[in-house]
Amino acid sequence: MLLKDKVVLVTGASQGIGKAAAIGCARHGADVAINYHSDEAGAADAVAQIEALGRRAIAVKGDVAQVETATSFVQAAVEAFGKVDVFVNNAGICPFHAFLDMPPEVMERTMKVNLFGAYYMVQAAANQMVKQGQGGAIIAVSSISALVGGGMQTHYTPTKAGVHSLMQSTAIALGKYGIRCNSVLPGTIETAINKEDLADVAKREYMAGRIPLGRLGEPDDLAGPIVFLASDLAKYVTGAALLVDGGAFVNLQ
Ligand SMILES: NC(=O)C1=CN([C@@H]2O[C@H](COP(=O)(O)OP(=O)(O)OC[C@H]3O[C@@H](n4cnc5c(N)ncnc54)[C@H](OP(=O)(O)O)[C@@H]3O)[C@@H](O)[C@H]2O)C=CC1
Ligand SMILES: C[C@H](O)[C@@H]1OC(=O)[C@H](O)[C@@H]1O
Repeated sequence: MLLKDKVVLVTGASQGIGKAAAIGCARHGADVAINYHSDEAGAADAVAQIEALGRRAIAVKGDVAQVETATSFVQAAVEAFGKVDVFVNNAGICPFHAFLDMPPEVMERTMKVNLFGAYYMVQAAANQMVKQGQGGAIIAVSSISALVGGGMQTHYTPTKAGVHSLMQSTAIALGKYGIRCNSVLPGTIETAINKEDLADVAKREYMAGRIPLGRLGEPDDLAGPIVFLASDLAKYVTGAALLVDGGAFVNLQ
């Protein structure tokens, strides 16, 4: 039990990586507040799975692109559980699109959800942790795409580099409060975000073929690294970025 009686908040936890992270934290003894945007059934299922593990859970609907969602999510968690120990910034979108004719609204929505949303959420969680005076852990779900490009992701990869950079800067800003800030950098994990993209058999085989461990990732592959960074096992780790990509990044030849 690495997170016994900790309170963990996870954004975008109605499905995919966020849901796996929320359940993974509950498995290690945490009570969990999840944020979601539209998937009511997925959010209810996450809550049910956490409660089945004997832990408490709430689901709070909200669009992270709206500034006020951040403070209302943190407030709802504090009302339910009394504190915030760990914050996982996960919510994100990746609407694949070519560069030369990128619609401004797609570009701006991606920035607002992935980067602005992360900024305000992390700020709200950090303010609560500072008020409590007991430190805390913040983990951002960045991406291998913070380090390498994607021709159909020119609006997305800068947000992931931005989130990675945000954790480096907040590690400095919040270190004096005992708040650690780190990011995980997933490779290609099979979720709804890339279902359409990976439906192309040639693309899927190409992506899987780049991975030394021989398979695409599953959401649960992120749960362990997130629990680790959230826990006291990582008590001297801050400003770090952990690739969770089956070795894809280092595979040049
Ligand atoms: N899958 C992959 O290969 C990789 C994913 N990532 C990152 O992981 C994170 C999770 O992605 P993944 O699990 O794959 O994707 P999914 O599409 O499976 O899940 C995305 C989650 O984010 C939520 N979400 C989307 N928009 C908003 C919003 N505006 N406000 C609040 N919640 C929102 C969704 O809520 P709802 O369903 O309720 O609308 C859902 O819970 C993203 O930040 C992504 O960039 C990073 C590297 C690789
Ligand atoms: C959605 C993509 O499949 C996924 O997102 C990322 O951040 C990874 O780099 C993959 O491209």
